Amino acid sequence: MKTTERRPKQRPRAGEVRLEGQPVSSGVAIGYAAVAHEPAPPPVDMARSDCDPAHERTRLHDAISRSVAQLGRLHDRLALLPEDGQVEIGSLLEVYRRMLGPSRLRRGIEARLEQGMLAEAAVMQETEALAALMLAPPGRPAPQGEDAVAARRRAGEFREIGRRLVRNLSGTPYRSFSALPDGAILVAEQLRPADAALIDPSRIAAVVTEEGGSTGHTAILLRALGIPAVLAAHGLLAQVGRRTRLVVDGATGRVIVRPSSRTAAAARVEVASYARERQMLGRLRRLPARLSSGEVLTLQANLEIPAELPMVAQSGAAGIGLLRSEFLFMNTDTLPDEALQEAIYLPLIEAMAGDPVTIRVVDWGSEKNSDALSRVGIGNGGDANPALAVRGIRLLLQHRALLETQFAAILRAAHAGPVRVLLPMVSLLEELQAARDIYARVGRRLRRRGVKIPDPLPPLGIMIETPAAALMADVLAQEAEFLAIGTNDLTMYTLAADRVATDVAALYDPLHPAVLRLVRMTADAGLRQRRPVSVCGELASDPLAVPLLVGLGVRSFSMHASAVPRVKRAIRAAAMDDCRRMACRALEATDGQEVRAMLAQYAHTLQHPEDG
Ligand SMILES: C=C(OP(=O)(O)O)C(=O)O
Repeated sequence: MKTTERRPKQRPRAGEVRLEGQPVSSGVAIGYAAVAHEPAPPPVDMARSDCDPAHERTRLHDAISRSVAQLGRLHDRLALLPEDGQVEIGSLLEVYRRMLGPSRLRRGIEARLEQGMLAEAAVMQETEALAALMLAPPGRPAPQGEDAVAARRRAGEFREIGRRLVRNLSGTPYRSFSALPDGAILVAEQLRPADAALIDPSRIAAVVTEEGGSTGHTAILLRALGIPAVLAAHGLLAQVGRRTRLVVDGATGRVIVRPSSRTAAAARVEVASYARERQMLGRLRRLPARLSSGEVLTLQANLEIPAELPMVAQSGAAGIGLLRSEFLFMNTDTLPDEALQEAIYLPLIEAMAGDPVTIRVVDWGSEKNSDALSRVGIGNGGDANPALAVRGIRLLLQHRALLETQFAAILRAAHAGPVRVLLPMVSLLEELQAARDIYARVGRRLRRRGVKIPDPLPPLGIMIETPAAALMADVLAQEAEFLAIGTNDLTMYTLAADRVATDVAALYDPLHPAVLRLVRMTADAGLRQRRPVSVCGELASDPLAVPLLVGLGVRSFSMHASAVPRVKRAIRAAAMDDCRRMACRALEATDGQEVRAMLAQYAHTLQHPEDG
């Protein structure tokens, strides 16, 4: 948590005030504010260059030891966190611990000490320089899309470890949350991930901060802890004093300061209904994804990073429908070799205990970029239209060693449980054929070497994410063993609207009948060729859309683990006849709005057996 020393000395105004922040973790809470302050470290003389390097080195090493011990104590607390919080904070602590070890950061700080700098100044300058390097790598375009999010997170990690070292160098204490009253709403200027890990979710009703964003570690951790939270509620601290009453809605980002009695009463109703909803979603975990008319569907989880695995187990998902293997190439300067990849796939497959794991070989290009791949000259090469350039399977077929390594690692791990292998961005039959040949060759090579791999090889399928692939799905399905519809990219390519560009966001509509017609064609092709068809784009996590996709012929869905219970609830209330009727109407609709209105109307009529 950052110091609140610069807080404006305004007196909180009387009367209800409504603020908007970033919704980070859903849930409604009503309670009294507990404003968390923290003493600021003393100012640092950044200009000094006459310090004794040996003395400053000793101070630095002491501060590092203290930081390592603090992180160790935090690590000991992990067992008290829910499972997904344990994973999030555990991997973050590991990042911090590595930074404090023989790292580039440490070498950089020590080099600055040799120039006579004060240890605090050396730490601040070096962590800031590394953060800036993450955000704007020299000689390369600034990171975009998911890379920009990862870069911001990494920059935040450097700054955070810098703040910890400076605090320990100056002996400035931290603030603990143990003294906060039960049921308080924690209010702070900013909350560090390590602070968030100290929060006891059974005692803190909600968290609101002035700064922060929805994609950082703190946000992820608050979600994992299940604490309603709103970050970046600007103007909050000027409004809130000791024991100011607040209503926080973590789903909308709304914060109401000093709610009127009417607002407070409405909030209490929402708090109670939210608690009921959570209970109901928890119960759904063990129930089958069965339509009210009896047909059973498959709901699986998408996995971006292995740390999400416990969430998959908690969600009740029947396996992993899409493992995006891009994480292997992120935040690293070196390409992951066969052994490293195998070591990562193996525990994932084992953890699924017999449920299938679909591993998509790396989908680089478009808005995604990787340091490790750029280093060996593989990237999108600054194309004017990277989404239409060399990406996905095109890139892998140009750099076959990459594909061979990944196939071999997957095949080596495949003895641990059912696996499927997925090719990204296929638009031509010959791409599938070329990849299949390589797959078979890698299999033969491993067998010759005596490596135990499944016989026959695990199914090899393709993503349907270009209009060409959807239109040719009947041809592709003769050779692909399964089809996975990526509605994110399929929408982008069908409507010619970039999925990450805000100025065409209004055109990007996965419920547009043009996209739905391609989904229907793909589902029909799968049915004719007896190939399983799933949807693994974001549309699969929309409870409103899934009954429509069922009507279009899809029987398997893969989504973020947190969406599984809500989608299951929607499925259990829907009947196949209604799904089919909606599909017919949607295919005849003129735009996505018409489809959405129809789905909303249908959702209104549904009776949910679990809501009791
Ligand atoms: C699942 C998909 O792939 P990506 O990882 O590009 O979102 C998709 O495009 O829907």
